[in-house]
Amino acid sequence: MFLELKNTAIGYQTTLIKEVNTGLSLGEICLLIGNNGVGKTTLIKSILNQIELLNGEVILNGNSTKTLSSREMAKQIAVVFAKSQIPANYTLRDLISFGKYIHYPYYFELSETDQQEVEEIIESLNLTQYSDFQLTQLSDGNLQKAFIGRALAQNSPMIILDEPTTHLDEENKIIILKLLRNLAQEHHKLILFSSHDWRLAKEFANKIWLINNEKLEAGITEEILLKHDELLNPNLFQLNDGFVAPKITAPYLHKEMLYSFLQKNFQKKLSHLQFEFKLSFWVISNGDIQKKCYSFEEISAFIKKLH
Ligand SMILES: Nc1ncnc2c1ncn2[C@@H]1O[C@H](COP(=O)(O)OP(=O)(O)OP(=O)(O)O)[C@@H](O)[C@H]1O
Repeated sequence: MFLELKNTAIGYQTTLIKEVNTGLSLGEICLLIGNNGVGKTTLIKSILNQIELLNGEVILNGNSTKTLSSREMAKQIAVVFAKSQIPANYTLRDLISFGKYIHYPYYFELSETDQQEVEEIIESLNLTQYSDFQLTQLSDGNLQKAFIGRALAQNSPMIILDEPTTHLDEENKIIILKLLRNLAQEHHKLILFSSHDWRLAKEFANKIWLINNEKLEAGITEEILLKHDELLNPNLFQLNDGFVAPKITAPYLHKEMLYSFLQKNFQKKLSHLQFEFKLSFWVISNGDIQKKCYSFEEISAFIKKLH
């Protein structure tokens, strides 16, 4: 395994994540997920040796991170933080070139091959027209992509990204995700990224690290999602406190739409009802009574009649 956590506990004065024993291999994409404040960023900083571990160790490519200098660390892991400081008076091309400098003993003009690689990265990120822009002139999304570009230029076996898609619109999200997937699949890079969006996991990550109750649960994406209904359950977005959901059996989108319709329109417990989607209609069961409904309007009328 390229990255191993052995009895690793992390936190500050108090523990955020209790002892973890897990690891990741080259070629894998892992989503780090968990509610605000559970310690995702702290875990990333702990892996990078920027925060002292409370217990255990982090092994990177066979070496304890405690023994690695920051330059040695940078050769193994490239990082993109959600909030990065913007170096003043540099262009986008400069920023991406910085990724290459960890491979030079001191400031030196980039070799032609490296310069060419920087241009290729700029192009792959659709940033060519902004190459000579000052960083301060870039939109949040393009700045985010520029930092990702710097990480790519670093050419390290592992890339860690803290909420990489935050500022990106759908088109750019896909550009970045495809690029990262290609890096994992074709170039065997290990990618660890944090996000609040489990949909990304389903489409994109083969592993999940879920932080919950001070524990880190690691596993294959689909297995973790199956075990943790709360990650998929639209209950997370519920505003209506009086509402208790019925049992809904339907493909995801239909389930989500029915749920959203019911919780907006009925401030009551519907747990005694069962809804099943049958391609062109819904079957609602209330004990022994069953009712076919062909529209949400019919569903609404039926529930109103029941109560
Ligand atoms: N330097 C610090 N000293 C002490 N506590 C800290 C420090 N930095 C962060 N914390 C606390 O540690 C907890 C975890 O913070 P962290 O930023 O790692 O969470 P997160 O899961 O990344 O959250 P989010 O999803 O909101 O980005 C928070 O309660 C935070 O206030």
